[in-house]
Amino acid sequence: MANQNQKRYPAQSDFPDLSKSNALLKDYLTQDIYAKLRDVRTSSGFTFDRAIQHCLDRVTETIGIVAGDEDSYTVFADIFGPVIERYHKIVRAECMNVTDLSPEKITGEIFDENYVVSTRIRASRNIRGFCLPPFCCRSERRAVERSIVCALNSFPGGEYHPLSTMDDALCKSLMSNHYLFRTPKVGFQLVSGCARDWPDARGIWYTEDKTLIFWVNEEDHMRVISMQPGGHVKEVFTRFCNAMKQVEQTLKIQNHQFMWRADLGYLSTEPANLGTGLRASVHVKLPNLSKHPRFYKILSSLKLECRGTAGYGSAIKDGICDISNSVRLGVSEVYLVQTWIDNVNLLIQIEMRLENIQPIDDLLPM
Ligand SMILES: Nc1ncnc2c1ncn2[C@@H]1O[C@H](COP(=O)(O)OP(=O)(O)OP(=O)(O)O)[C@@H](O)[C@H]1O
Repeated sequence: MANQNQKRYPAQSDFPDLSKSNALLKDYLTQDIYAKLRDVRTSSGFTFDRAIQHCLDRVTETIGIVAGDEDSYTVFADIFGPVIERYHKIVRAECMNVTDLSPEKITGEIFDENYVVSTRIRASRNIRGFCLPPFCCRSERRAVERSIVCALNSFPGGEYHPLSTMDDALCKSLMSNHYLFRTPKVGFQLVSGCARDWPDARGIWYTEDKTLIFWVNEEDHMRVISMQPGGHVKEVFTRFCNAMKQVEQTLKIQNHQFMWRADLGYLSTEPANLGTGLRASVHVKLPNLSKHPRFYKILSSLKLECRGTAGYGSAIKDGICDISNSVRLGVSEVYLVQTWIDNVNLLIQIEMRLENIQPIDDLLPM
């Protein structure tokens, strides 16, 4: 077995082949940086090669690097720093991460339900002291599950369902109704290491009406999800804020705290989920706009992203899009959700104009 003191070939000869990748990593990983990072380890032993392995195995990755533990963001900062700035469109030195879970500050109670089919707000959280899913060992993963389930026992009206004992019919129905994450047969979870030992210590907690959901040990230790049919965004955000505050408090009783840093906010496996960790999405009917040649340019200038309604990587079907904020870092939850509400309303306005074959130029952000 190789040990850390073993003499290795110069780092240039091990430089990874990223020629087929379009990931952001490719723009910043130089031979010099690789030489500097190849042989260092985080406090729990995570290496740079592990952090970028999924990018070599899967050419469709957008970012190309994951964290295996909290320390990864410090030890591999030469790469994480520029990649995070570019993805989140921020300057890290100026970045302040302030949590604001005050739903009463939001204006705009409800989206036009002629267009919005359903509304969902989720955020990722990870518990300090444990490795992240790409690198945690089985006992850590089980300890994370126990702590989260214990915290959730204080929530009324819901129940935890471990994946390992869930019957197939329930599992399929939860997935097809968009409540449960997919079984990793291909894709990011598998190649990043998050799916080791699947389905051990993974599960879902949900209320009977499935408007409040917690995912355990998928891509992050925990995902908090508030969702419901229709467009009542204030209800969805209020439920999200209350759940987030309550779970943090109940974990504190067990002496746990979330991984957090002033410059990066809540830490996550993927740099895309840093900051608030929050993705607010609507399934919204945009049959005209989604076919417009300027659609993706409009989204990008509004810092929005579009997915298909079957989740990340799926295609738009029947003109129904999943529209969400693409940036999560350097702004508060209230600011982020308010900006997203305003921008979704703008997209709906543009869609109405296109329906009536009216010009849209005066509505466009650029
Ligand atoms: N507004 C929404 N209404 C109903 N279902 C939704 C909504 N937004 C997302 N979903 C569903 O949630 C599930 C998970 O979606 P998806 O994997 O794209 O995003 P995520 O959970 O935010 O995580 P990640 O960004 O890490 O992929 C999918 O089944 C998707 O259809």
